[in-house]
Amino acid sequence: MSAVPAYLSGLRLSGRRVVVVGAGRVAARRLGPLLEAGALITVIAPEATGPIIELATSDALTWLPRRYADGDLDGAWYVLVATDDHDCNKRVSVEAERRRIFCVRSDDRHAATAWTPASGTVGDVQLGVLAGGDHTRSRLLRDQLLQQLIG
Ligand SMILES: C[C@@]1(CC(=O)O)c2cc3[nH]c(cc4nc(cc5[nH]c(cc(n2)[C@H]1CCC(=O)O)[C@@](C)(CC(=O)O)[C@@H]5CCC(=O)O)C(CC(=O)O)=C4CCC(=O)O)c(CCC(=O)O)c3CC(=O)O
Ligand SMILES: NC(=O)C1=CN([C@@H]2O[C@H](COP(=O)(O)OP(=O)(O)OC[C@H]3O[C@@H](n4cnc5c(N)ncnc54)[C@H](O)[C@@H]3O)[C@@H](O)[C@H]2O)C=CC1
Repeated sequence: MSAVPAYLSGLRLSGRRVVVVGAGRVAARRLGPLLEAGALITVIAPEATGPIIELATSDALTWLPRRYADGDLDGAWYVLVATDDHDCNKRVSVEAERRRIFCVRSDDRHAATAWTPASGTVGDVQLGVLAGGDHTRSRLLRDQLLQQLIG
């Protein structure tokens, strides 16, 4: 896995714009914690899963039902790209890098400037585990740590 460790940080995204490109299974999994953090979310994707469409209908987020286009990262503090189109993922992460916006690139951990930890919450404690890009390991450790915290 990665030889250089990531720098752990807790992003306080309340009221800040976050752009999510792609609205499939991976994007859906990550939207919950972003919404809980109060981020102002714009989702861009021609097709979205049912739960994402419902969130858009209830104005919890904005869904732009189209492909990613230049300029879509305007005003974003954080970007998450999770499409099944490798070229699109690359375009988004290159644009984010140019604009110095941290970007989770879901199909290529080496090209990403941010990684999503395996996370959990116990009361007012938030737990996040990174394992150098090894999501299987971070998930397992998160589950074990949560068990210990719950007692
Ligand atoms: C680097 C990172 C960057 C990032 O995406 O943020 C990354 C990268 C990649 N994941 C891939 C695949 C899968 N990842 C999962 C699951 C999780 N992945 C998560 C985090 C991270 N994944 C970051 C590392 C953090 C760390 O250090 O541990 C978790 C912890 C957090 C979350 O997603 O919320 C979450 C568990 C959540 C939970 O259980 O709660 C599953 C299982 C599933 O989806 O059901 C699969 C499919 C099965 C398989 O392939 O094994 C691929 C190949 C994609 C391809 O084939 O194209 C890449 C690309 C690459 O490794 O280069
Ligand atoms: N990091 C992680 O945890 C994981 C990453 N992956 C990677 O993430 C990718 C996405 O996985 P899923 O969510 O399961 O895919 P999915 O097929 O459920 O969803 C893909 C989404 O991308 C959208 N899309 C396609 N082209 C687009 C474009 N040009 N502009 C904007 N949106 C576009 C589609 O409309 C759809 O909403 C996979 O191809 C894989 O490479 C997969 C599993 C876990």
